[in-house]
Amino acid sequence: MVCTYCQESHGLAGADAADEITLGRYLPAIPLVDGTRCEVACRGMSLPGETVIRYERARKEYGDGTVAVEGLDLDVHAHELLALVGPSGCGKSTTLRMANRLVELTSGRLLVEGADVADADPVALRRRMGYVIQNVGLFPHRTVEQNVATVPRLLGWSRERIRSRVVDLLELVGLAPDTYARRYPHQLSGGERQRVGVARALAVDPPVLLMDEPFGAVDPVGRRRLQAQFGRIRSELGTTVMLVTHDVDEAVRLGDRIAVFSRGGHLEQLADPVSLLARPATPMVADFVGQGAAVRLLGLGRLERADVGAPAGPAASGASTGTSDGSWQGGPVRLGDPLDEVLGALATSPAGAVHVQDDAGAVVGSVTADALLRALHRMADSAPAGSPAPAQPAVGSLRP
Ligand SMILES: Nc1ncnc2c1ncn2[C@@H]1O[C@H](COP(=O)(O)OP(=O)(O)OP(=O)(O)O)[C@@H](O)[C@H]1O
Repeated sequence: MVCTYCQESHGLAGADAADEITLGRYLPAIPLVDGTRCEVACRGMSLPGETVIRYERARKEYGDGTVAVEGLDLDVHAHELLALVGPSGCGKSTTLRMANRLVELTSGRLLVEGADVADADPVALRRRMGYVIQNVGLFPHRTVEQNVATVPRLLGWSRERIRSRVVDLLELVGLAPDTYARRYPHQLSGGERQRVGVARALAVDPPVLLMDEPFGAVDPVGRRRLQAQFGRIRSELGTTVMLVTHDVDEAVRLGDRIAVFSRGGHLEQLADPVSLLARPATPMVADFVGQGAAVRLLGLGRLERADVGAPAGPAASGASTGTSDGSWQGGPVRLGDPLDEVLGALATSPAGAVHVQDDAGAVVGSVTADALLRALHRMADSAPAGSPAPAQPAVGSLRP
């Protein structure tokens, strides 16, 4: 079978090809009228950069007259993770839930893969979109295995196929199947329940995943681990994700783009994380991401050779940390290390500088706090053109 979009042949033929399609790797609810897009390069029906979900003047007024979202225009691109952030009550969840018709638009349009959701069967629509919420909503009287198998069973998959899919998914989210498959939700920690929620949402490999505070109930350390794991899973699967979160750090860590909302579902800024942190478009955004924006930016940057100064102090011997006088005990760090780790090493160096090594372990120079400032400004200056001018430059106050 040759993919009609990328023209690659992926060796699928006859029954295998049909099986791949029914596996849900192609959007099962969309007839393959214009041929089939391959899973490898053209997952689902959308190529990277194409619009998967489009809000056009979307408006939601609830029955009591509350206007949660007013005239929202927003595109979600294939394969991206778009994080929605903003103060409580600004319309993030309403926006998310419009996409799978848990909330119906009052006016405007919402298109998924170019088709108006108002014309879609809500049940079929929801099977194509995984949905993960804070308290997961697992079925309490069903085991982990049965919970994860919910949609595959509805789709009539065979028992063996369901079993093997469940095992794959539990391994994917880091829950050993032998230990967890037969447990009930009340026998799991909060973090384990959230993992099951993610596994269940991924069960039929949906091209779109809607997540509303998915890691909200997990402690900060577990949350960080889950975020890292989820980031890895997502890049493996290429799923398009809309993620609602209160946590700007989570948005910055996971998001390809971040949408900052203010009250009434008003879109204040839509930008990649570096642009958002370095060039907040409005005072509201600056205020929202402001505290700690520079430190968050550091977490997104890597130490480059241009940041490194001449070796100073006892460098020649500096393949290891520290010397007898203790003056170089921070570090060493390596080229390519995240800048927040470099900051951590600097913080523990009484000399105010740490040695930098290349991949082979040779000392190539040293860095100081000034180098970090230069790196911050390099990142801010390289934020893609087109970001609105800064209302209040996040790193401006750090200029030497
Ligand atoms: N069913 C409802 N009936 C009436 N008003 C509602 C309903 N659901 C939400 N709202 C209101 O709509 C507005 C937006 O709510 P929404 O839940 O979308 O915001 P949010 O940004 O997700 O909030 P949070 O961050 O607190 O979860 C709020 O003023 C909320 O009170």
